[in-house]
Amino acid sequence: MLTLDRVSKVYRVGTFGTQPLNAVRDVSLTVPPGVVVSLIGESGSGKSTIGRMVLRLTPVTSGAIAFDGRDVAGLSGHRARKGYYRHVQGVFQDPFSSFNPIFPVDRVFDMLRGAYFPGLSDTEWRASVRRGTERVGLDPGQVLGRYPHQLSGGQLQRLLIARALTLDIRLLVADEIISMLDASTRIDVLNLLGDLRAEGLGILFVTHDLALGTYVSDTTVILRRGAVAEMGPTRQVYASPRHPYTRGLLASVPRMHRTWADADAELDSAAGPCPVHSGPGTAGPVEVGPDHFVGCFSDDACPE
Ligand SMILES: Nc1ncnc2c1ncn2[C@@H]1O[C@H](COP(=O)(O)OP(=O)(O)OP(=O)(O)O)[C@@H](O)[C@H]1O
Repeated sequence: MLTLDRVSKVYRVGTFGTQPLNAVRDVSLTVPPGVVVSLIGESGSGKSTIGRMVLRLTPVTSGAIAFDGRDVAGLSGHRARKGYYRHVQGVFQDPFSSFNPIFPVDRVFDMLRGAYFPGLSDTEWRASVRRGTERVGLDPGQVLGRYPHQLSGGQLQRLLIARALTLDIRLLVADEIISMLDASTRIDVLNLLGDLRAEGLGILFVTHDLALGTYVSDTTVILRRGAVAEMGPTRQVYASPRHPYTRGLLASVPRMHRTWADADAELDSAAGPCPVHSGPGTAGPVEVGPDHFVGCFSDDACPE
C-alpha cells in the first residue's frame, strides 16, 4: 500500500538557507493494509518529517513515496490530490490546535463535507458524522454540538480520528497522537487503533516512546539521526535487537535518569568501523534475519 524507497529530506537552514540539514536519510519502508508500523526515535530524528512527506506537507528531496504503486509527489491536479487524501489522513499531537475554539467541534467534520460529500443531504451527513463518532467509541449526544474546551484531549483526539474515518481512509499517519493524553485515555486510543487495524487500516505510528511502540505495532523502525538504525517485526526487534543503539535504548527503558542521548553517546564511544557497510558497494540497511534490517553503526554515511 504505502512504500518509501530511499527517501531523504534535506532542509536548508541558516542565513539565506545556505546550510543543508539532513533530516531524513535514505529511509525505505512499507506499510501494508492492516499493519501498524511504528517510527521510533528521539526528538529530531526525523520521524515527523517522514509523516509530513507522506502527507505531502513537505516535499521529498530524493527517493520516492508511492501509494498503491502511484508516486505521491507526482500527483498532479486537484482531483488526484483529493483522491489521495480520501485514503490517507493524518492526526497530530495536539488535538486542541485542530479545533477552532469559537465553533462547536462538529465544524471539523463540516470542513470535509463540501469537498467530499457535496451530494449528501443534511440528514445523511449528520448520520454519517454520528456513525464515525460511534466508531471511535464516543456517544454522539455527549460530544457533538459541544465546544472544544468542553471536551477532554482524549475525546478531541478521537473526534479527529472519527473525522478521518468519515472518509474512506486506508492509511493513517498518527504523529505522537497520545503524548498529551493521560495514561488511561492513552490505552483507550491505542486500543482504538488496534480495532481499526483489525478492520484493515494501515497505520504509520510516530512516537518517541519505546513502550508505546511495543504495545501497538507490528513493525518497528528505530530512527537515529534521520536514518534507519534497525527495522523489523516488533517482537524480533525488542527480543533480539541487533543494532547497538537499539540495544542501548532497550537496556535503558527500565532505568531512570537514562536518556536517548546516553544510548547515543555509548554507541559513539563503542562503534568502530561499521560492520554493516563492511562489504564494498553495500548500501542501506542489511537484512540480518527475516524482514529484520540493521542500518549503519556510525553517524554519517559509511564509506562504501
Ligand atoms: N521546516 C523545517 N525547516 C528546517 N529544519 C527542520 C524543519 N522541520 C524539521 N526540521 C529539522 O529536521 C530535523 C528532524 O525534525 P523532525 O521534526 O522530523 O524530528 P522528530 O523526530 O519528529 O522530532 P520531535 O519528536 O521533536 O517532533 C530536526 O533537526 C529539525 O530541527
